Amino acid sequence: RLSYNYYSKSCPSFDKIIQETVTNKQITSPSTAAGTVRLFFHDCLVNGCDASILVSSTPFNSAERDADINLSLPGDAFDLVTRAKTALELSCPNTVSCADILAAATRDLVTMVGGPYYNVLLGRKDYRISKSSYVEGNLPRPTMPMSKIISMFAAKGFSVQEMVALSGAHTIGFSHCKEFKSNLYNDTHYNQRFAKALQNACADYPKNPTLSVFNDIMTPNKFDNVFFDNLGKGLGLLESDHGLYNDPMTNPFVKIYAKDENRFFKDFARAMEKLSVYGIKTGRRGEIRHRCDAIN
Ligand code: HEM
Ligand SMILES: [Ca+2]
Ligand SMILES: [Ca+2]
Repeated sequence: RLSYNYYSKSCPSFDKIIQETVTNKQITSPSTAAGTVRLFFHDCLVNGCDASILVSSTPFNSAERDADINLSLPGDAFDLVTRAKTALELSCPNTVSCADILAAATRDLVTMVGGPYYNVLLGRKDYRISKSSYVEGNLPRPTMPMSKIISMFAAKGFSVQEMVALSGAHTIGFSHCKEFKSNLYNDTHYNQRFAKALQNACADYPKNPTLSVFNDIMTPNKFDNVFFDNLGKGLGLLESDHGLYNDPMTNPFVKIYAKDENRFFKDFARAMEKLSVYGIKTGRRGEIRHRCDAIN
């Protein structure tokens, strides 16, 4: 059974340890927040929020995190979970799941960079399976048509509005050049000066595949609604971001969120609460991992 105070008896310092770990990590590595939000999203959409994304591959198993779409997930996000787990194992051994750590840390990071606070139910167990072959078809790609992205979320019970609100996470963080490079030359949805600037920023990309650009060029480190305002000005980065503005199904929500940050925060918070319990495992369907990167 899930509850908001699941660890109040078994690990009373849970909230404090997560909060402290998050604060220290985010201050020393400011890209942690965006990386962790994406890590959590990629965990949840593939078979639920069950920490399956955290497992490392072995000679006998190619794990989720080695699926091509997950290779760009930053080490800092994994490191954050490891640090929190280490601290929690000292205070309350064998008690806190990696899935709960990731869910709570994500919430704290969103709040820390300016986004809304929301409640996270606790009591998830960690899944005993993680396979790279499960990933395909469960995560959206920027080259997918909006209708495909919509149906992918719908298949998991998320409405168009919830999908648009969740996509507002692109108000922080960055994307590697390869994720948007191909459509810069002939896509008329881009502001022309912006497209030129992106071409310059990515010019060396074939030699340097680590080159990347902020998702929200205006306020890249602040969780706000500026991402939605950018879209109407041709300042979206990914093709799918432009799609949110150009598709008649999603455009009304983009416009609402661009105008009304409170509304965006409310809808994002509610959608994140819903995402946070998607496909979770309780009881004997999962375990409390000793290490977040290995099944017990
Ligand atoms: C709607 C379809 C979506 C598509 C096609 C998409 C695609 C992408 C891509 C290609 C990147 C760049 C990754 C890189 O180059 O390292 C990215 C980054 C990011 N995505 Fe999404 N995404 C979507 C929705 C979401 C949702 C729902 C969330 C969270 C709730 C999210 C959170 C993020 C974050 C925070 C980053 C920045 C990561 C970082 O800075 O390390 N995305 N996304
Ligand atoms: Ca998962
Ligand atoms: Ca922003």
